[in-house]
Amino acid sequence: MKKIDIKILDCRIGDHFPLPTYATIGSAGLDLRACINDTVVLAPGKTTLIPTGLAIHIKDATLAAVILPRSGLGHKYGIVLGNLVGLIDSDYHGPLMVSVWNRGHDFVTLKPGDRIAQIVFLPVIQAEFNLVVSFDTSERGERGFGHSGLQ
Ligand SMILES: O=c1ccn([C@H]2C[C@H](O)[C@@H](COP(=O)(O)OP(=O)(O)OP(=O)(O)O)O2)c(=O)[nH]1
Ligand SMILES: [Mg+2]
Repeated sequence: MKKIDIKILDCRIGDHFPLPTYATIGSAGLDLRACINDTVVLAPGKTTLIPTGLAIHIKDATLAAVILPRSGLGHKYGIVLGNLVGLIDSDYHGPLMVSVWNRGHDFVTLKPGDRIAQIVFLPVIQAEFNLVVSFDTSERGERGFGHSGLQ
């Protein structure tokens, strides 16, 4: 298991709210909690930035983290992310924030400590561009955007 430096920015973490942990042996994501003082009521269509009370510093440029919606919240309540996916750079060590978007049709209440999103650590390859005037031939070539049909 890879060690990632984490800082607690809100003293309720580790006390009232547990540090993020994998729910099962096979979990890919760690749930992030809304580290808010009061309930937040999010009107349909609105987006708000919610602190997690945590900061991480990945440090290793071959890794990044992504913040993803929780399936249940997204599917049942329309609670997804204002940025669709949050990307956490390996050299970022500021507060971990979650942009919460109510894309549903009903008001949604977020309570302090609610698990609002999940974070996943992923390998990253940094690419260096090799400037060319023509590409090698390939099976697909320039065909894309549904060229192969539906069935
Ligand atoms: O959901 C998110 C997305 C990003 N970040 C932090 C970590 C990330 O490393 C930094 C910058 O994110 P990004 O590069 O996606 O945003 P930007 O709009 O390009 O900002 P910048 O100009 O600071 O790179 O913001 C979060 O805390 N939560
Ligand atoms: Mg950026």
